[in-house]
Amino acid sequence: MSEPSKTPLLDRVHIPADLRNFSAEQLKQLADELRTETIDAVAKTGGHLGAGLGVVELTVAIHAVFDTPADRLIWDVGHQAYPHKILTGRRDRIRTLRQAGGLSGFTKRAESEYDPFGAAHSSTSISAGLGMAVARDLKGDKNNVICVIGDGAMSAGMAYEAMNNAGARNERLIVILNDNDMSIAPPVGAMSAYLARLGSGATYLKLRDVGKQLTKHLPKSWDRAITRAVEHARGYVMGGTLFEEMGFYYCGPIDGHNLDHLLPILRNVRDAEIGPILVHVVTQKGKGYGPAETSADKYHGVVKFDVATGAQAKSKGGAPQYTRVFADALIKEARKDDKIVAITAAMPSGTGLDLFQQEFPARTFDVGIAEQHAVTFAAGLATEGFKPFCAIYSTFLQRAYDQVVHDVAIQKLPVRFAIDRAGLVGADGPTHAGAFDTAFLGCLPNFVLMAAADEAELTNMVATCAAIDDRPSAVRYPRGEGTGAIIPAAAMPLEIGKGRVLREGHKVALLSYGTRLGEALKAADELAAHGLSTTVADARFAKPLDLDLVLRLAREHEVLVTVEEGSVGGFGSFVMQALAEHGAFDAGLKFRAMVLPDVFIDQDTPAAMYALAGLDAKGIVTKVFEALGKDATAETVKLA
Ligand SMILES: Cc1ncc(C[n+]2csc(CCOP(=O)(O)OP(=O)(O)O)c2C)c(N)n1
Ligand SMILES: CC(=O)[C@@H](O)[C@H](O)COP(=O)(O)O
Ligand SMILES: [Mg+2]
Repeated sequence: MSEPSKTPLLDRVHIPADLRNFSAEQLKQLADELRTETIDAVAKTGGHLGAGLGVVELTVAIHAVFDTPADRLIWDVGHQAYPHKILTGRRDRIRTLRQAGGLSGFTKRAESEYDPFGAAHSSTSISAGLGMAVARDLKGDKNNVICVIGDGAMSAGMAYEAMNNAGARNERLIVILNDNDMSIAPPVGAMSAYLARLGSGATYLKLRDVGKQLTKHLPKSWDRAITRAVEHARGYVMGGTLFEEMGFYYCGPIDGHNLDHLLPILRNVRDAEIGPILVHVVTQKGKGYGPAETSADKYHGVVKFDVATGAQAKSKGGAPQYTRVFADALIKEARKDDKIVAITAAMPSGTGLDLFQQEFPARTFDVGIAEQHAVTFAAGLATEGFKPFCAIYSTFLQRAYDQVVHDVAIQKLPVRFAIDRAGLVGADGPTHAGAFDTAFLGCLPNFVLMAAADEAELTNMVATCAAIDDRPSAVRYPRGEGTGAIIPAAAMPLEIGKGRVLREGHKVALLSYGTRLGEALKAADELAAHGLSTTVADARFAKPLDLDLVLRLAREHEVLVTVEEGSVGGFGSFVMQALAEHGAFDAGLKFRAMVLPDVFIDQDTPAAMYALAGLDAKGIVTKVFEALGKDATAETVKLA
């Protein structure tokens, strides 16, 4: 006799249409079951838990009230969309989350018709939603468009650009602000304080209450009119909400866990012929799971864990994380130089600046999810003689490219960029890959670009950035653990534009940039076993290039191969450009630049992704054989 299901109602829901005839009481039970399922699934896969737990009731209410997928539902960032995925035909695959061949950890168009827009980088939902709403109007369609955006994501400028445009158009668009009072980091900036004031304003609440009492017994049409009048009255009393000033009808704040509130209000909003409307819901990140509710980060991002205790799987405790090595190195530099300051865009723990902040609270700045502002804010600091370290993941730095060019590079300001998550990141997949920073920074005049091959190199490169005070500089390093290299007690700035040779040979030269060096050394061993004497060098700098080293390697070897954790247009391209300009190809040099393939690689472990990209030792050996015209087959390339 099999155990009775823990989720009898959820078992009946394969797509949202299956829940639309549920009563309010059944929807409440469904929400509880959905929360249980979400916790159980993420305990097995790891991933983003807190955000999804905070929107369980909201997810149920939205799919109950709106006719998804005809009504377009866009989740900002998308890390909170696991409950949404479970309700929209993907419960059977939810335990493949963020694994090779499995579900994405974010919304993804290719994955489901219920994901009308892919996400992962924050604050895009209102822009995309406005686009869909305008398209609907142009087509003469009638569907709703709903954007769910968090308070953190609401701190990015792009959200305001979109609201400004939507408000000016009086577009029929629904924005649900999911205000859980913090993102990964405690709330930053005036917005969070403003939202709190709105939520607790006694005048506001009294007005709302008056409004509610008044409208309780009126026909629905009056309800809307009265609601509007109350909003206006409140607006005058409170000087109008920011959202109303931007042309939105504001509704809230309401309890985002109370289906008795959510359902009628969302129905009203659905049926309103007006827009744009912003519904402000207040939720609790990690809601309904004790270990998440009591944890400082609300279990924002977790590894596999034990449901009963919340205890997360311990890492096997190898070499230190690169992020930690960076933080320790920067702290040591800052102890010597009080002009060093550090900036993060809402990722203090991800970048390690939470550690820096513990020692230097007045010299640490978390600007919210605002990378563009972070870069130009750092530029401003640099104009006044400070030494700003802007710690931004490679992928998120993409958002601030014009600020890097226009405000930093052209003005040759000594902003230092600590580019974490460089290269492939694993479970977060293509949206978070740090594939392009070498390409998009290396083409900028005045920049110094470095890539750390290990944690010792990273330590010295942080010191090098600290010492470069006449132009911008950047050091890139990957997500995850180092190699176990001995970290120097006293960091030494490197000679700018100089690489290093780790092994001398005379037939093949492997020139690595970044942490592919380990694979290059393994490849050299394999090549030597085939009688191919191989030099291995670490470029250290993509800009300025070590021209002497590059030209020597080209002159003294039959084959020169570069390898990097980045796209075409980066280090290998810079080397190719230099070789071409110096006629190094004229004598028949066999040159290959090994880069990431011209595709977005779906999630897997980083090692598996690099193997797929051909950027492991086996791929390097194969590339050398191909350059030599030898047939590199499985038996000739013995590497695992
Ligand atoms: C452009 C960008 N910068 C940084 C991040 C990293 N990030 C992911 S979720 C998150 C916090 C989002 O906060 P909020 O919108 O309030 O969502 P919550 O996690 O609270 O549900 C951040 C900073 C990102 N996804 N995109
Ligand atoms: C959702 C989001 O963008 C962040 O939470 C990101 O997933 C963090 O990445 P790391 O796990 O590499 O810090
Ligand atoms: Mg939040």
